[in-house]
Amino acid sequence: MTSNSSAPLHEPSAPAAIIVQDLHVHRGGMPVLDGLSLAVPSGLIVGLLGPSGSGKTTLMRSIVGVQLVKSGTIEVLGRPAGSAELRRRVGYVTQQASVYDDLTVRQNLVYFRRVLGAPASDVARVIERTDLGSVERRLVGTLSGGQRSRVSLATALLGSPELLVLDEPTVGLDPVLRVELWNMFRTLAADGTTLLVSSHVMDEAKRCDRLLLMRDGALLADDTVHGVLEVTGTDDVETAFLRLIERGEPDLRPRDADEEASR
Ligand SMILES: Nc1ncnc2c1ncn2[C@@H]1O[C@H](COP(=O)(O)OP(=O)(O)OP(=O)(O)O)[C@@H](O)[C@H]1O
Repeated sequence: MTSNSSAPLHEPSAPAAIIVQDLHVHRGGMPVLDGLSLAVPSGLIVGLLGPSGSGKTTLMRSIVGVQLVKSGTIEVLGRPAGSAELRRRVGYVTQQASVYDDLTVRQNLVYFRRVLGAPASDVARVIERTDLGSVERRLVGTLSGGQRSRVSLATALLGSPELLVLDEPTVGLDPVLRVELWNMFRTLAADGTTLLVSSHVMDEAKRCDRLLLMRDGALLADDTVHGVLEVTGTDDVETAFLRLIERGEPDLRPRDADEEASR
């Protein structure tokens, strides 16, 4: 496993919504993240990409404060990860839809709104935003996979979180639904929400503002899509990822703001 605790990070212009420093996490007695450092700039869609088992979920769990960490620091929206006050400021969607099958869409949202203490008007707002109006009175257990994913996303939007952490939100969705979901992410980012979105589908990378490419619990790249393609001399992220693996060294050269702006 490569440790990149001392690797310098690029200097994106936006302030950081998430700052991870020298993070060590063990799971099942084995190191999963071994000295990981990164920053997620505010108001952008940042893609967390990497093969299965590379540590994406573990990193996301650490960021939302539900993962026991061995050492290191994680600051989220200026507070330590897991702080009580972040509960409404951070939305988290896990890989398995965490909604109740035996309740309707609306009943789920009413329940989670109460738990969160979000305004009553939020239920209608998130139903509209996730385009669930036509199925709001259906039991979640009777919905399609894509509709269920949107219900999970709707629960995460309650309370208007500033940061959304979405673990493989498009897995199992058909291409049309995927595009719809990515369009929704773009709208949220345009409204100022920061989105950290994991995927192992490399073609989704192009929809992100920045990419974190992970392998074996370490970062291979932390860059814009254009930057990743440029440093690897390729025109698709999958090949870029393979080239970075071949090189064996993370590409985390610091770039100054002018260089970043000219790319
Ligand atoms: N509950 C657990 N107990 C022990 N080891 C675990 C546990 N969950 C994950 N791991 C291990 O931690 C490592 C990272 O897993 P993680 O789920 O973070 O990867 P991932 O990149 O999110 O994978 P995927 O894309 O398949 O979801 C893997 O080696 C995995 O086997």
